[in-house]
Amino acid sequence: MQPDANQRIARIAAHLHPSNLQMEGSSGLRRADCRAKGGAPGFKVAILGAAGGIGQPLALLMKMNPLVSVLHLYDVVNAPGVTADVSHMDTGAVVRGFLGQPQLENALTGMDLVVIPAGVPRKPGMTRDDLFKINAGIVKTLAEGIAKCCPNAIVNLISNPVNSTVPIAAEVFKKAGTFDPKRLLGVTTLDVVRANTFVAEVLGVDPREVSVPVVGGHAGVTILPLLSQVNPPCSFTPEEINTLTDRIQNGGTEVVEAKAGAGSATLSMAYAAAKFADACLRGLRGDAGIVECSFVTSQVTELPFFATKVRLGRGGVEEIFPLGPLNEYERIGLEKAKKELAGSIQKGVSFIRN
Ligand SMILES: NC(=O)C1=CN([C@@H]2O[C@H](COP(=O)(O)OP(=O)(O)OC[C@H]3O[C@@H](n4cnc5c(N)ncnc54)[C@H](O)[C@@H]3O)[C@@H](O)[C@H]2O)C=CC1
Ligand SMILES: O=C([O-])CC(=O)C(=O)O
Repeated sequence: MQPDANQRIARIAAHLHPSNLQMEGSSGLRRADCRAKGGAPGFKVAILGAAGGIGQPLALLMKMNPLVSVLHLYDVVNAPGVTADVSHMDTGAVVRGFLGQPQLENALTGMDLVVIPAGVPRKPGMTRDDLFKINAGIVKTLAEGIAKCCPNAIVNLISNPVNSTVPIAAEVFKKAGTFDPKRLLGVTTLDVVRANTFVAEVLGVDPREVSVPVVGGHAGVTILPLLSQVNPPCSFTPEEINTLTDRIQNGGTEVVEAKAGAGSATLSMAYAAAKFADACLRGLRGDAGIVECSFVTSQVTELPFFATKVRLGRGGVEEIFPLGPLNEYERIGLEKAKKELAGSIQKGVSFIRN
């Protein structure tokens, strides 16, 4: 049934509020729910840190994703502006903004997928671990909110240092009694995206035709590209292997230095995060054969967390693939990666336990 003229005018007037923020009990919330009901079926997705360098383009890309019916944009600053802006896109998802800690619970309630790019980025000269001091606390707070308000949501964790923030979130969920290892995924897609790009450059082919598994973690030597397992199969000279491995491991630093103090990768990261979130949503929908690399709870090595290829499905991580055959160069790289990863994981665990 068509809404009558008064209802239509009220709807348009409500939209004139610049923030389009959804306060509890406001007509805005009822309006958005009403549209959500009338709109296409899909998943409810929240972005925490949505006003940031990654968050904004990620919000844009998720608003374009036809699998998303409701998009919640949460940040401690500027959420109203980003929400008003993105909400004008003529795509299906209903967009709601949430500003500051008092609105975190509303932002999270009912979500199927929560993507977290909240936290400070690197400046030249810093390691990802230098971000631990600030980002560990941010991730802890957000994970506590998820445990309380949407314990069954899939979580895509982007905030650095991923090698420690994923263990932090896991410990928070364990403490709350909600931990499901299949639903907590550290986002390492940017390493794969870079590896595909750099390998394609060397091979002189379209990067969309290349698939490079990248395992381990998401910092320096813990980023381990398996160049012996590139698809389609190909071979490299020892010099190419050294150069490619080094560039993939230091891709983040390459961007941090080029931005010269203005932050780290945001656009390529938003692309990678949107790609990974889409894979998670397709898995949730029940699509078959969705395989991505991700830093997850794992028994592939003796470490409690490790990035490998995983198969995504209705429950999140449905299957974790083994490393496959490694050459001597990769075996040495694996030992270095594990050594550093062990410390970073322990640091995250201790942050919550001690
Ligand atoms: N996993 C990966 O491959 C990558 C991870 N990153 C990491 O992503 C994070 C974000 O990077 P950018 O977007 O460039 O930083 P940014 O500083 O541009 O944005 C971060 C956003 O988080 C928000 N924020 C801070 N505290 C918050 C809280 N308690 N709750 C909600 N939001 C909060 C800020 O207000 C800001 O809008 C950094 O830690 C960075 O190192 C960056 C690139 C790649
Ligand atoms: O390098 C950084 O700090 C941001 C990041 O994780 C990446 O670009 O891979």
